[in-house]
Amino acid sequence: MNILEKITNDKRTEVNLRKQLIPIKQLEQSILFERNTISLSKKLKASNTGIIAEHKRRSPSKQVINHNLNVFDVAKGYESAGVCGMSVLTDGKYFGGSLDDLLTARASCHLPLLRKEFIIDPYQIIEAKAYGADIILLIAAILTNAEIKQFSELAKQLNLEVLLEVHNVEELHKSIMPSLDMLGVNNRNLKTFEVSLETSKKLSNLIPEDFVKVSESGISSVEAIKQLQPFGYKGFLIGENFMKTNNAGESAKQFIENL
Ligand SMILES: O=P(O)(O)OC[C@@H](O)[C@@H](O)c1c[nH]c2ccccc12
Repeated sequence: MNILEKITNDKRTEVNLRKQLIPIKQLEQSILFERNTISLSKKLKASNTGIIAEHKRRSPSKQVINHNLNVFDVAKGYESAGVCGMSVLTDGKYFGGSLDDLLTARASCHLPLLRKEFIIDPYQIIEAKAYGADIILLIAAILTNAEIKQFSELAKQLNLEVLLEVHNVEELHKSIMPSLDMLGVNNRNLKTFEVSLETSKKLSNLIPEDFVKVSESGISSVEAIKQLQPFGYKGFLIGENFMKTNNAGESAKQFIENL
């Protein structure tokens, strides 16, 4: 079993437990459930930097990144750095995140917030809305075409935007549909953890113009962004490069100043 299969198996177990603890009806009564969401795709289109900064404590590929920062400071720091949006890892077992991190980020800033999660069940999309997200991530590698359609349409009904993540041509072809807002190319292979910016370059011209293009993972320099912009990328998802420092917000600020 590869790591992605392991993560999704565990996720199914986790979601089934969560459903028993907090029924959907209860999530729908969260104060955050009825709120105006903030568009990330619009911000990216209007920006000439396009940074989406991530809160990530650890990962299966890097083990520990940083356990000493708190979400409150990180969210505030990213916001004053001038990022376009923030991504919050909510997976606990493999990334050390939680829905509480998302809630804290929501309370700390007015940035568009992406729930970074392995979504395999509509329940998690209701959760995303109830805990303060504006955007959900859907990962093509773990979903069928029918699931991508069902999940993205549910997200749209809830006024959430959808970032669909692909890593190769097959995933891209099976995923293109009008209910998506942004198409993310993950430079990291989630099965082997190999990272290459070439992945974004190779897939860029296969992504229809109507989607905002986002390049994800392994971005650690301004030069990388300069290389990707001519391929039409408007969004750049950066985690480790900011989170490995002792002040993620400050590090994002300096990065953006050099762009
Ligand atoms: O820390 P990096 O290399 O800058 O990567 C951030 C982000 O792209 C990465 O965390 C990510 C991209 N897609 C994912 C799917 C699940 C978990 C994590 C991810």
